[in-house]
Amino acid sequence: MDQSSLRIDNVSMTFSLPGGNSIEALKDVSLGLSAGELLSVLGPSGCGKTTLLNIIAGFLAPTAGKIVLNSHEVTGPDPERGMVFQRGALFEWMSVRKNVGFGPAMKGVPAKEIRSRVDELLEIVGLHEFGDKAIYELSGGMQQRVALARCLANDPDVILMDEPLGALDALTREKMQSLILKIWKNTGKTVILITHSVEEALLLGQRLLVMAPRPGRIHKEYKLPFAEMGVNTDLRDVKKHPDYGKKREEILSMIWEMEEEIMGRKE
Ligand SMILES: Nc1ncnc2c1ncn2[C@@H]1O[C@H](COP(=O)(O)OP(=O)(O)OP(=O)(O)O)[C@@H](O)[C@H]1O
Repeated sequence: MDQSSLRIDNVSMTFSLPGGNSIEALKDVSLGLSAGELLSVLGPSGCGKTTLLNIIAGFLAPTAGKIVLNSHEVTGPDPERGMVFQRGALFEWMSVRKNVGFGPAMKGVPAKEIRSRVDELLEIVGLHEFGDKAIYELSGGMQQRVALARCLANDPDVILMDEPLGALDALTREKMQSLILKIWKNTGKTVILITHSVEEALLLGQRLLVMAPRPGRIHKEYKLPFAEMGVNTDLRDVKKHPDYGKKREEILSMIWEMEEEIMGRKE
């Protein structure tokens, strides 16, 4: 594996609960990602997706194992790992420009340099005419474009996304999926994206991880061609690929079975 790789090394996370009980949110999760890979993560509620992302982000320390990025161990948050949340992580009262330029401004990058970087990023995410608007004036889709641009402004090695499109309507979501693919291809960033949508995980995962709960673990991994296809092709056409439908059914049944088990309807 190359230098700029991400390694999840036997990571376990046990949460202690009041009353002496505990939850194994993750058990012995191991995975390696090369620079520039795009990974989507799916799984029933409670299988540890967000916990895993938070550990990679450095917001949580695992109870066992470690995360290694570019040959050093992750011990806390760092701009080398950027996060895009479902919503609510922007500064509502600030302009789009101020939000996107926030990271570089904190680092003391000169104003002129920030301005040109922000212009470039707003162009990439299709918001060049909205730089002076306040966040609360924008639609949900536009706000997620700002969140993406703000993350890119820090030039992270790894972009972590927790259900970034979960709050958007279907059409906006589809446009954003295309945008994420373009950004991934053009920037060469490593991207990890959590989603509850099987379709989205198929389209936005060069590699797709299905996780299982109790304890949270990797259940199955797929290597898929659809993300590469979607960079230059309409996503609706990608969905017509016969393999796409097959994989969709397979994964839906897999997750359905896990959920049945969780609900105790299956022996
Ligand atoms: N801070 C915490 N304290 C106690 N238990 C926690 C904590 N955070 C997560 N858990 C538990 O760990 C397990 C995994 O949670 P996590 O949020 O990572 O799952 P998820 O797959 O992201 O779920 P969802 O799809 O519903 O967002 C769940 O059983 C959850 O209740």
